[in-house]
Amino acid sequence: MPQTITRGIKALIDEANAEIETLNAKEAIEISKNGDVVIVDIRDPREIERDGRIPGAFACTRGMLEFWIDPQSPYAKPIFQEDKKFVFHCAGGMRSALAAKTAKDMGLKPVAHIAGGYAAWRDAGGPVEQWEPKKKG
Ligand SMILES: O=S(=O)([O-])[S-]
Repeated sequence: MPQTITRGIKALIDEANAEIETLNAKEAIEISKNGDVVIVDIRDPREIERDGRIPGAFACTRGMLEFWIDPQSPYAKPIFQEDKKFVFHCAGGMRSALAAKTAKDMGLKPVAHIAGGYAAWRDAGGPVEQWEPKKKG
């Protein structure tokens, strides 16, 4: 029997967007100039390599999000203990809504995400740069 998905991505994203702060790209570009803001890029490394990144953004794949935020986790990242505003982005603004909601639910604050994601940031004239993974060996 096929599965019945009772809460799809639209519902999840709508719920997240109802609870979190959403910045448009121009607002995000402005706020990123503030030293108290961390831009968190939750795209996969392949996307970052292919499309570039926001200079200075902290890369945290969505898969590690909870484990890097929780100070009790063996994988905790000190940046998430800082007294900063965390602005999440993905490629188009959907995954970042879910990530920001999860981060907020965990107690991280303040958090926001960028409507339209990296594409909107780039189209609004936000700074971007190419990125290549470090070669091993
Ligand atoms: O990056 S995304 O909005 O396509 S999930």
